[in-house]
Amino acid sequence: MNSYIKPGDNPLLTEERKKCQFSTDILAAFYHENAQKIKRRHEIYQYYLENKELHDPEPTEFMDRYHRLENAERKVSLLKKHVKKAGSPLGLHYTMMIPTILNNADDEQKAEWLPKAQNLEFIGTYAQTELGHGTNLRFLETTATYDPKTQEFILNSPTTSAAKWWPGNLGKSSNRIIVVARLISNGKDYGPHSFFVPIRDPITHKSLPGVTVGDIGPKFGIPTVDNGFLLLNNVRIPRRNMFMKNAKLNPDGTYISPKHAKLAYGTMVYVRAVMIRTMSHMLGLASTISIRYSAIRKQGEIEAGKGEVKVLEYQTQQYRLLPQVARAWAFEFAGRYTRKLYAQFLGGDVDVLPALHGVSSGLKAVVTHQTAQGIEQCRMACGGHGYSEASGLPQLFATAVAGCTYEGENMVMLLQSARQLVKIASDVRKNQKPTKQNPVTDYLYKTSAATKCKIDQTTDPDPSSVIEAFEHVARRLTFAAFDKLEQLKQRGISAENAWVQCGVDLRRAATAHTRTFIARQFSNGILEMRDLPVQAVLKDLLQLYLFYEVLECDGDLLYDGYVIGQQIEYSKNNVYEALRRLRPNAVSIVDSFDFNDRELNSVLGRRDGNVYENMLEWAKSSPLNKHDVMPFHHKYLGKMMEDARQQSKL
Ligand SMILES: CCCCCCCCCCC/C=C/C(=O)SCCNC(=O)CCNC(=O)[C@H](O)C(C)(C)COP(=O)(O)OP(=O)(O)OC[C@H]1O[C@@H](n2cnc3c(N)ncnc32)[C@H](O)[C@@H]1OP(=O)(O)O
Ligand SMILES: Cc1cc2nc3c(=O)[nH]c(=O)nc-3n(C[C@H](O)[C@H](O)[C@H](O)COP(=O)(O)OP(=O)(O)OC[C@H]3O[C@@H](n4cnc5c(N)ncnc54)[C@H](O)[C@@H]3O)c2cc1C
Repeated sequence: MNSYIKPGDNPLLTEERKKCQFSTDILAAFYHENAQKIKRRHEIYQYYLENKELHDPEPTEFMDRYHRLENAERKVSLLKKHVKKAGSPLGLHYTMMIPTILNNADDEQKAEWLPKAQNLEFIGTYAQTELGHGTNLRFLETTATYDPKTQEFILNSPTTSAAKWWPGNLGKSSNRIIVVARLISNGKDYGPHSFFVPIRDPITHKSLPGVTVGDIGPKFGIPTVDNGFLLLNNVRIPRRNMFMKNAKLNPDGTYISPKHAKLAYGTMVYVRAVMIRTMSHMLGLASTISIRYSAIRKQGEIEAGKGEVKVLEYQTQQYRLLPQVARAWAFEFAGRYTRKLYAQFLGGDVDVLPALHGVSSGLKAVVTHQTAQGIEQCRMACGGHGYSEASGLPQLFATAVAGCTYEGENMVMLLQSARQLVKIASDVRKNQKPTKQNPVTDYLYKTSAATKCKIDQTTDPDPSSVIEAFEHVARRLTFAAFDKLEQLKQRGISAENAWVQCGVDLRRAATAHTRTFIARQFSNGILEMRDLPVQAVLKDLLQLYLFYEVLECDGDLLYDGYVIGQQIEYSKNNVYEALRRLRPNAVSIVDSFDFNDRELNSVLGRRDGNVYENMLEWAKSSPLNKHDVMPFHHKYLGKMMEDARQQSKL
């Protein structure tokens, strides 16, 4: 039933795979949405294996940034020949440039820019954040002043803090970019708008007059991406280079407002909606690496004299790793929802934007945070080898944790989600009904279905009792934060200051609300699976997810007596029971994520499980090992020891 078994694999992994109680093909197709996608993934991987020019000449972990970027550019340029969609020097082109054209360009602009972007005739990025401002877009300093005489915008960075800072692929790769700047026309400031701006010559790739651009230097991770800075000095662009699907500017400089004030932020909403799946994949990668490794790593005896056991036999190891698998699945279902909502928005339903913004902001924050935490758990669960770059886990963590910051710093995003909750609490206190159905927030209008939680000692529990418990917590925290806000306002504190004083409570309410949403999506999502053995595995994962989350918020559940201590004990037992049931299938479940060795990029997580011999091979690639004696040895340490020996002879 496990189709990942091959001759020559580590027998410890084969032993695991032979225990599989379900079809990995069916589970893999469900994770990647259908069997056709799995087939295509396998074809692409096979193609990659056969085309050596696409391989790295040495492990990239040993390359400096210069050679990493060169290697990445080489592969990307080759990839255009091989497949349409390529890797990191084009990351922002695909995730932000093309979506902005689709989302913010009018038909004529789209006709001009989209085919060229898709054909990679130019490479672009999204330059919004500045040295001095990222979160607070209203205070961006870059200006685009309209000159009706020439029908051009004049772009300027008036101060050092106005320098664009951070945009991925801005430093060296991009030549046509989106600049977010304050639109000034006829002396009036209309706030941030997006402009299509050439920054490098299309032939020589030299920066254009008035443009100062470069790489911002090494970061916590993602060394292959050339995040950049940009200063603009009286750079002129035609009027039609302002994105005009929503807001417009006439040739005489009169401004036409968009249908919704925040339509200009559509690209950020898009990225937040799609990055949920990317996070699920990253957590899936880390789980695959750590669970496969835990199945071949033996350490310690459980019963003296019976031999060492795989570290995966320890309950503590299972408790660290299997919840990460469950969360990867939960995030996948949550991401399907936000992508569907975004498609509705892109199809012209502007009214869906507040709901989409509400759910995607909270989700982006919770999912990136838990993904980064989960990857770090996986890394630590691999012991010393998890600390080596050979595991792939340090770089994976460094990439994932950036998601807590980009596309809106997480705390700020949770506070955006809380805005929506507070509005609902205000409606409820005024006995107002929802104006429009919203399956994500409608529960806030209801009182608790049961005054006491229904979790009991059954080991095959109904998910609805847990979801109701999460709803209870989210409702209580939302109304508590709302009431506190109102009390502060009644004491004469301004609404804005009251908001700041309730920040931590608002964040907690938004987190609890998001937990409820994810749990419901996971619970509904698995109903689509008809194959009974696969359904059984997904139910075990759901049980683990739900009761692990109960233990994460046990204080909030106990706070008002909604659950009692005994129910927390039942919840623990349900976690342990889920771990026990999942254990025999653990390797097969992560196999079903269907990540190939190129994607895993990890000696510990290889499909064949032949870890130790490949660790040795990997270490031999270290440039330090090109020399038996380092050329500078006798200058420093050698000399120091020689001097010490000479001295001791005196
Ligand atoms: C192999 C290599 C792998 C590499 C992997 C790495 C890939 C890296 C890709 C990274 C790409 C990263 C890109 C970026 O980071 S781009 C920059 C992103 N920047 C941000 O996200 C900035 C965050 N700030 C904001 O979004 C806003 O400024 C903020 C929401 C914080 C506030 O905006 P504003 O001040 O204008 O609004 P208010 O708070 O006053 O709210 C007014 C009302 O508007 C509503 N609102 C706000 N934003 C939106 C929106 N986007 N859509 C809909 N509605 C929105 C808000 O809720 C208020 O509504 P109410 O008044 O009704 O409450
Ligand atoms: C790897 C990476 C890639 C990036 N790529 C791009 C890109 O392609 N294009 C681009 O334009 N930008 C990009 N960025 C920039 C990114 O979008 C910003 O860093 C991000 O939006 C956060 O803004 P900031 O850095 O100004 O943080 P700040 O807003 O200064 O945050 C600092 C602290 O202040 C807190 N804070 C700020 N405002 C509030 C508030 N109102 N209420 C409560 N707390 C608050 C935050 O929670 C945080 O703790 C990237 C960043 C990184 C790390």
